[in-house]
Amino acid sequence: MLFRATSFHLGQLKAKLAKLKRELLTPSTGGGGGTGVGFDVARTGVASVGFIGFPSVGKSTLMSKLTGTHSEVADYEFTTLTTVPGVLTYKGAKIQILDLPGIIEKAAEGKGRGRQVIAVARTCRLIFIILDVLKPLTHRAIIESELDNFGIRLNKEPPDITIKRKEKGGLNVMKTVALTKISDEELRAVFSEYRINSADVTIKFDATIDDVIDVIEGNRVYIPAIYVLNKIDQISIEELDLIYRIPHAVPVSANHEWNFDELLERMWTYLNLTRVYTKPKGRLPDYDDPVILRQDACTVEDFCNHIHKSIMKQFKHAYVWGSSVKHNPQRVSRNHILADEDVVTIVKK
Ligand SMILES: Nc1nc2c(ncn2[C@@H]2O[C@H](COP(=O)(O)OP(=O)(O)OP(=O)(O)O)[C@@H](O)[C@H]2O)c(=O)[nH]1
Ligand SMILES: [K+]
Ligand SMILES: [Mg+2]
Repeated sequence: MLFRATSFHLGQLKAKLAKLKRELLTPSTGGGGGTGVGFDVARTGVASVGFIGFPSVGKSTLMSKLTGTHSEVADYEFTTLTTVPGVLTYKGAKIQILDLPGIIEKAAEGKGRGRQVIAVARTCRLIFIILDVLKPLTHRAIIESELDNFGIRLNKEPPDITIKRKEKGGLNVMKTVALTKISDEELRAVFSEYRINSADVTIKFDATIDDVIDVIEGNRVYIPAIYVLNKIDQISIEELDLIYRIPHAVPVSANHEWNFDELLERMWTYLNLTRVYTKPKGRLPDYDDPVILRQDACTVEDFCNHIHKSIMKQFKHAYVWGSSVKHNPQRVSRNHILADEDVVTIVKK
């Protein structure tokens, strides 16, 4: 007899699959995956960019050209066997670049050094997925699925779903929009598979069941990614036209240093950093040496702590010029959120 999966069964299976994949995130002893030696690299700069790609797509070539740091380049696969760090300075910000060994299919399960490589990627602010334009574009899907298996979600916001578990009261699902991609049975199946019998669930967007599972599982990371399409010196102008339409993609030639300007500008946009200039009282702002803050920590207090830990003890208020304020200058308190290229004067007690 033909068996057709109901949405209850589908939900249940998806939850079971997610639980199975979780085991990948907990490194087991034994099995493949190498020793991890050399993967603990000192972090410098305000943010790290990790290079992920199949072997010989040109990761080390690109990293060497961008940073001036030597990383072995050769025409055989797995030339790079460990993390090779370099630093580049862009708009006054020191960005760490991590050249990594190539990964292959089933990397997340420990093939090659895949597990260590992806573990490094999980800690990066931005991922460059390097692709060879001469190779099939299916490589992109393989890499994405390997990262996905490791709980990395690319170019995606964390799902706007909250789940408050309770002792009793059953499952209460609040939807602020119509859910077109999830059925009630599927939701029930997932929560029952996770043995969550009572909870207040709020879903604030047209989520998929995978989004719900991600929130229940909880250990996901949401990282922006740029697809760096390398070796464009080997293709035709017509082909170049086509690949330019791929979202989040930047075509380059690492060998010839083509289109690095666009790549760096895109990197800057995706890193979403905030430059803040210091203006000592009665003097001109120091435009050469901005304080670089991350978007998730760019209050006046973050700015002060960045200059010196002791400043906040004497902090009275600050004056700000720039797009974060209505009047120039405007007096603000420690909680004020700064914007890119603001100028700040700190007034002490
Ligand atoms: N035609 C062309 N070849 C390139 C380009 N960039 C890199 N290559 C060549 O591609 C080969 C592999 O380059 P690598 O930089 O070693 O590649 P990788 O991704 O670091 O390789 P693994 O470390 O082995 O994973 C070398 O022969 C490079 O010269 C490019 O822009 N154009
Ligand atoms: K290589
Ligand atoms: Mg390499």
